[in-house]
Amino acid sequence: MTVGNLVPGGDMPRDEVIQWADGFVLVYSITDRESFNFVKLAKGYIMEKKGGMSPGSYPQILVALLGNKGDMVHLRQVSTEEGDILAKDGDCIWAEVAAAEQVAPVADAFTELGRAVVAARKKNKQSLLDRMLGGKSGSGSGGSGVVGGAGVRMYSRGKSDSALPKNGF
Ligand SMILES: Nc1nc2c(ncn2[C@@H]2O[C@H](COP(=O)(O)OP(=O)(O)OP(=O)(O)O)[C@@H](O)[C@H]2O)c(=O)[nH]1
Repeated sequence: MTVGNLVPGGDMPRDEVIQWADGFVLVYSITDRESFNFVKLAKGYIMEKKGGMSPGSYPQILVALLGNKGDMVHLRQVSTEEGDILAKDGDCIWAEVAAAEQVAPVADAFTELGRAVVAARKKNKQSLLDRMLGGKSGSGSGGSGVVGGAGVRMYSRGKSDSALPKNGF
């Protein structure tokens, strides 16, 4: 898996980066609205660019949104709902984490992103096979089969795995 990384407050990624990356991990701080605004812009930018680069296959890029500093709730500037809504709008993996306190939920998000990339690749390969065989390859599973791990939510076509805990840390 190739993961592109963005620094909040920095420039948007170059086209080459968007082209080679299979997925992006976008991290904002729940205590810093500016970082959330940047991530929002970056997500839109990446998805738009990626859509333009792969006509007919939008959204090809997979994004994990992480709201960091989840331990600093007293300084919260970005609500869980806002993160949740942003994630739903684009089938993103989403979790609030506290990297300084617990690494496991961060690792879970990377794992989920990796799984989603593998599932998307499989699906793309299968749909190519289906097209070549005129839809007779016998797959037709439909879903990606990706299930969110503890504290990580994975959205697929607007549906949420809402059975998962609201905050996983
Ligand atoms: N309380 C808390 N502090 C954190 C957490 N994650 C990172 N930090 C702290 O936030 C500060 C910035 O962390 P960096 O790893 O430098 O992250 P960065 O993206 O370069 O952040 P900036 O320097 O603010 O742009 C450091 O003092 C970290 O210890 C967290 O989950 N909780």
